[in-house]
Amino acid sequence: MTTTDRLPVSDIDPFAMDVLEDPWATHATLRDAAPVVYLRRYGVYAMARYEQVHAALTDWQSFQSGAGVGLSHFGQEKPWRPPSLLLEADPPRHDAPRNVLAGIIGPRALRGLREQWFAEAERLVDEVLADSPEFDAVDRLAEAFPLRVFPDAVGLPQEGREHLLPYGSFAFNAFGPRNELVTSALAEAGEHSAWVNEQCSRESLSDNGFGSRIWGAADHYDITHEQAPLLVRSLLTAGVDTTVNGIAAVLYALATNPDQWQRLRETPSLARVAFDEAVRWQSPVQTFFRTATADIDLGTVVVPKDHKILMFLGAANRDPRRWTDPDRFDLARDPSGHVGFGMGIHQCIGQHVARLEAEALLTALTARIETIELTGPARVRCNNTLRSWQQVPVRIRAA
Ligand code: HEM
Ligand SMILES: C=Cc1ccc(C(=O)O)cc1
Repeated sequence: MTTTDRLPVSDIDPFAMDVLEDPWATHATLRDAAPVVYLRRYGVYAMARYEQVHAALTDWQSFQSGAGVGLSHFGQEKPWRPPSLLLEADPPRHDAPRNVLAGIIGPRALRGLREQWFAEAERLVDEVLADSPEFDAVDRLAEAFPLRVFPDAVGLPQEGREHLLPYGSFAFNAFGPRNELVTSALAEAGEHSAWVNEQCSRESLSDNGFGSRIWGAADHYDITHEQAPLLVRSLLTAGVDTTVNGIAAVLYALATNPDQWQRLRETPSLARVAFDEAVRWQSPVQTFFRTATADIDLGTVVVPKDHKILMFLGAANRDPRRWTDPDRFDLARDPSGHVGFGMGIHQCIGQHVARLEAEALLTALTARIETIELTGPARVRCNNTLRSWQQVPVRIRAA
């Protein structure tokens, strides 16, 4: 780390495979270096402390999303796909799409799904219990459950759903630099993208799902018919890989902290706290960028207009300046205020969907399983943005 006129400069590459595999030490180095560190390799300004990340997330006027929330600046490079009307838009363009989705996937809108998703979770756990007591929790639970309930809730046809995970994985890699994670997936990205775009059309979507309700909002002039498919695309991009890895994170957390698993079994109503504590502890979405709308004076540093700021959500969620014993997964903690779902006007609109999925699965598991423990090393799947789990091998004992 060198300091040029008080701006610490670092040659750290946060998108290097070894850092993506195990980011925590690099996060600590960045937090301890300064409130803002210049990453020379990418020419971006990094924030890893909770205070600065929270401030940037809640100041959309200075830290815009409209130039893209990845490394690429949409004013300088053509985006790989038409920008999202939520994630990659600022007010006022952001407002109507946000309000429409809030009405369709917000907590009240999900009440009708609770019973069905709880029953589906019980069915899935009974199937898993009927097989071997040793299995990969990513394959049998973290991927299986969201893929059982979410595509149906959106109203997707059965055919082609295998495109969803690789599409999301590519989209999340594409927020980072054009490294091997992007180039190695380019060949089939077009096919996944074509299928996803096809599902966003009105005729692809079954009645009364999230997708058809988005088209219904266009019929009521809450958004335009041109915007409707892009809102459906937002659900398909953000709605699968995130919950898969959020659920993988909470299963990994519980399988490696048996005392916390027992605490959850004694008090199953802690399921939502357990999920949010896992989202804080692992941060399935590790980073996002913003772009300076003007020179931003941060006291020690001025971020020049049009420069990118890299916000380390995962580092902020483990900042000892904000959290007590931050590296510990602890159900006694109140994880409120974590930035794992972001904060401010872009805070995750799908967080209630994610929480309901996790609550349904954890409730089914705590009722049916006495113990769950790791039987071998868990394996991470490197991704430029996601903390993604390849494998979490577990052994369970039925209750
Ligand atoms: C564990 C699961 C999830 C995590 C960790 C997560 C994380 C995030 C984060 C960090 C943001 C803020 C992005 C920013 O500030 O630039 C966000 C926004 C968003 N999320 Fe989620 N998400 C999850 C699940 C979902 C689901 C299930 C959906 C859809 C059903 C979804 C849809 C969205 C959308 C549309 C936005 C953009 C909101 C806006 O810009 O106004 N997410 N999510
Ligand atoms: C949190 C990730 C995320 C990814 C894509 C979109 C979108 O395409 O709108 C939104 C959120």
